[in-house]
Amino acid sequence: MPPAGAAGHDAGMVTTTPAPVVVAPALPDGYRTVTVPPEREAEYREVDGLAFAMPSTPELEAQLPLTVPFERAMAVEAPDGTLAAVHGSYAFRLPVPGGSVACAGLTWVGVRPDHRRRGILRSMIATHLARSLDRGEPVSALWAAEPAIYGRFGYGSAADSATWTLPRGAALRDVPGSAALTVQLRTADVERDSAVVEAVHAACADRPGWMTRETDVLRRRVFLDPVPWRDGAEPLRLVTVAAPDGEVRAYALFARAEKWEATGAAATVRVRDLAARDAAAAHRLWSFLLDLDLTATVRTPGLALDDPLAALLVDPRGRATLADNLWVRLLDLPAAVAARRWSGDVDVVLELTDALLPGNAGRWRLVTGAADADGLRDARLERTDDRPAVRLDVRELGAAYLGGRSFEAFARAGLLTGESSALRRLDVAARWPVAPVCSWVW
Ligand SMILES: CC(=O)SCCNC(=O)CCNC(=O)[C@H](O)C(C)(C)COP(=O)(O)OP(=O)(O)OC[C@H]1O[C@@H](n2cnc3c(N)ncnc32)[C@H](O)[C@@H]1OP(=O)(O)O
Repeated sequence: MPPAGAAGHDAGMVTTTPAPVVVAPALPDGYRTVTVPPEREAEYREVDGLAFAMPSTPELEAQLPLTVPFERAMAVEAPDGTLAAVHGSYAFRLPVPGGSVACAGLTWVGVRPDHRRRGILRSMIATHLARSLDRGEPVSALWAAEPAIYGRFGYGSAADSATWTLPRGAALRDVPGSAALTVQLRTADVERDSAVVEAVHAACADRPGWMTRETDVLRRRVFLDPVPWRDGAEPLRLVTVAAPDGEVRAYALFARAEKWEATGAAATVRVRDLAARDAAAAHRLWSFLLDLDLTATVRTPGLALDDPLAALLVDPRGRATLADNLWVRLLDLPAAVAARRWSGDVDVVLELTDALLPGNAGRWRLVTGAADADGLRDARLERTDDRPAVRLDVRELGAAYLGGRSFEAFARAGLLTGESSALRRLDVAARWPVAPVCSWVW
């Protein structure tokens, strides 16, 4: 493991305290943390295959590139020299309220079933946090395979998403301009279509959490469509929505799963990935997807709770399933606070706990600066001995970081304590009008 917290963070990030040192638990006797050179790719993949019970054939493996860069791939070696566990991360920029921050996107976490529950994950998390800090990444984020795993490591559930299951023909409220847009359907082709898809997707990154796919391998993964993954559906299709001048304003990658019942055709439209740059394009896109011949049901991917679809549906009742979306872990607190904008004026002393990064624990003053023309402010976090008005764990601070959680709600749930006026001001400052979401699972 490299030295924890030795280096500072990105140029331009201002901090008044050294980066914190991670509490790193010992691995079981004989186990050791190792980097993963390209020669060990097959072993690395094998561990994740065993941990996730992934179907695997040589043909499938050949189609699935390793998405984690080797310099960010880590493993734990068992005493016999085989790999017992792996993890890795992506170098993302995480959109946050009014800006973005360098973020280590934790992924590929897997401990072989014959080595589990002896503290290897706990050790890998310490490695990940230390390496992230060392690279100057003030924040880490992840998708949790199971929601019960990561809270203990200071990750907070920062966003939810809604997956909609809609009947064909579900009515939408009107949006002016929708009818003037044109729709084009084709079989998805990564070489031809990736650039237009990513351009529309990236144009929507003014939403906190909306991670863009910044490497070629991640952009290609969105289009991956091996036959064993299709589960009875057609090949991946792409629908684009274009303005009269030809500019693509929205897209969806989807596939229909054919089904016939006694009453007739009843295929399901499974939407994998989509983005829309404006309301008219979103309306046109959904109007198309909701009215495909021979289909009965449309299933969306996880959408932001305030996605335009939720507002446009005439009858949304009982049709959405909620799930946790991004989990966020703050590592370098002053840098994380400085990286986002704040919606109101606050000057509050926080008393923080952080079991894995005890250097983060203690009293901090969160204070905002002057408002700009939009009423938005910068903020800074500085050490203080003053009496705290709010006591909380880094998990709740991470959960609220993207502007989609309420400190007062956490207090009502007994997850933190604070004076009600301080909580109110903190909430006004931290909340953001656009709900956070990450649109794809990495
Ligand atoms: C970001 C991602 O990549 S998410 C992917 C996570 N990976 C998977 O789900 C694949 C299948 N599962 C596994 O590989 C492993 O069982 C892991 C990674 C979940 C856990 O690894 P282990 O080495 O067994 O965990 P470890 O022994 O370090 O446990 C650490 C703590 O987490 C808890 N824990 C571990 N797994 C789970 C779980 N699935 N649910 C709830 N708690 C868990 C342990 O009880 C322990 O708690 P404690 O420290 O409070 O006593």
